[in-house]
Amino acid sequence: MPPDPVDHLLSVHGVSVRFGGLAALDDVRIDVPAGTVAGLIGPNGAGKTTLFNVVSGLLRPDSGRIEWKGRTLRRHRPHDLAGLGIARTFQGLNLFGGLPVLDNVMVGAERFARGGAVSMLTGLGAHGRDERLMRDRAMAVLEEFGIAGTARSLPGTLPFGLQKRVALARAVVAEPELLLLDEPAAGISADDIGALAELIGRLGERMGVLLVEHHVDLVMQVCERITVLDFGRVICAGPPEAVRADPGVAEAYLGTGEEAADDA
Ligand SMILES: Nc1ncnc2c1ncn2[C@@H]1O[C@H](COP(=O)(O)OP(=O)(O)OP(=O)(O)O)[C@@H](O)[C@H]1O
Repeated sequence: MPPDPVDHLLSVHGVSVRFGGLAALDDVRIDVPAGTVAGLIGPNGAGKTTLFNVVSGLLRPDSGRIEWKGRTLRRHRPHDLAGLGIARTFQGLNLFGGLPVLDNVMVGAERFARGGAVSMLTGLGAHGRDERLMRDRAMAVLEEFGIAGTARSLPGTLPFGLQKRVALARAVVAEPELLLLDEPAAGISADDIGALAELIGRLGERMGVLLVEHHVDLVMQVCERITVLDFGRVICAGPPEAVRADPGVAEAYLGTGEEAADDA
């Protein structure tokens, strides 16, 4: 039975993207229901980043459409995401090197600023109240993420794993309805993967998460449903057990020398 689209926060319907003669995405369908962690995996060049860029409004699909809470998004741009209730992290961390961790996270909390950007910039009106509110929100998330002790540090002075946590905190502080996570495990030590899995699982209880990740073991652990891309096409979609058992998935990974799905 086809899924009821209204049950889904995000639905990617038949999206295709071509770069010249190359089909980076070919008729891709993915749904992310509220309160679930959905995974998107695939070997290098499979189209994962392209799909994220289409969902984020960085790239227009040649065909197909993106639906957000039952409504088609038309010509949305990355700066529209926060207003829609969508946050994303980037493979590059995009942190402000000259600002302490707390201020970096406060940037993500801007939507709690009732006086708006003008008030923040001019120091007039609701500025003081807004800043306190944003600071409290940011501090609460740093505490939840176990990194409150880094609040006054500059990001560049922290180990990479902690910097990734700061970037995640900045995405989460506005309490988005959907979190797009682009390779959160990249560069993280094996010891920290368990803690990251636990954190993503916890976030998935209060927001939808779409997780793009090379670390198949992490994806298998935290995702309720996984979509596998290969050469721009969905080759498998289902719960982790089904993906693990699918011979086409193992074959796609074995062909690239990457981590095979049955390693997980
Ligand atoms: N701007 C672009 N111009 C031309 N080709 C592109 C462009 N962006 C991506 N591609 C190609 O589209 C295909 C899909 O790339 P994409 O980056 O989406 O894959 P990916 O699954 O994210 O790969 P990785 O895991 O290595 O990040 C690749 O063949 C890539 O070379």
